[in-house]
Amino acid sequence: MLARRSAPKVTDAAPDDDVVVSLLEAAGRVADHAALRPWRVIAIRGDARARLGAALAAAAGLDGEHAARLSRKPLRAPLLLAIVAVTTTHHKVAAWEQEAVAAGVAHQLSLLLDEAGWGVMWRTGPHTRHPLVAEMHGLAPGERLLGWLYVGGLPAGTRPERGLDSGAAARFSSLD
Ligand SMILES: Cc1cc2nc3c(=O)[nH]c(=O)nc-3n(C[C@H](O)[C@H](O)[C@H](O)COP(=O)(O)O)c2cc1C
Repeated sequence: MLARRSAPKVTDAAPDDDVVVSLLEAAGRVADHAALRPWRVIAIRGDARARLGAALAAAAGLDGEHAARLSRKPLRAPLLLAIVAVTTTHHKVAAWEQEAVAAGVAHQLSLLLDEAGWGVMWRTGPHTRHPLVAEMHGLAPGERLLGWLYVGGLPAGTRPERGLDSGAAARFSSLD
């Protein structure tokens, strides 16, 4: 965990769906109030990345070169894993608790992919929750995107040690 780094640039290599599902099986073991399993993951590869790019550009209301630039963003990695919080109304478990579970799964998955040697970077953007973007993913009511893990191969020689520490001591206090 101390060595984890995000990888802004990745190669065209990518884990297949079986690998992703096996890592997700472990990532999905997060603490989960009432065991709602309030998450799902959608793999976006190939032309689906271009459809996501078009949805982002339409959501932004852009056209011309600006639209083209935004719509190329999902092409930065061969595999995007869309993280979906699947929230339901529950008498004990508020929606924010359910989103916390989905975010936990995404963080664990990102760590596992990193440990397995893949390059990963969690990305969002101002249009992540736009209806056109939801429609492109086929989301149902109550399903909300938490962004995408951009996944690919690590370019040779890019395994730097983590630069900044997380400042844990300054973020820790105790009450007696
Ligand atoms: C929910 C979430 C959304 C993020 N969205 C973006 C993003 O859209 N663009 C970006 O450059 N970094 C984004 N980041 C941050 C990167 O994933 C990464 O953590 C950051 O660049 C720091 O690098 P490090 O993880 O190696 O410390 C996001 C992180 C999280 C948890």
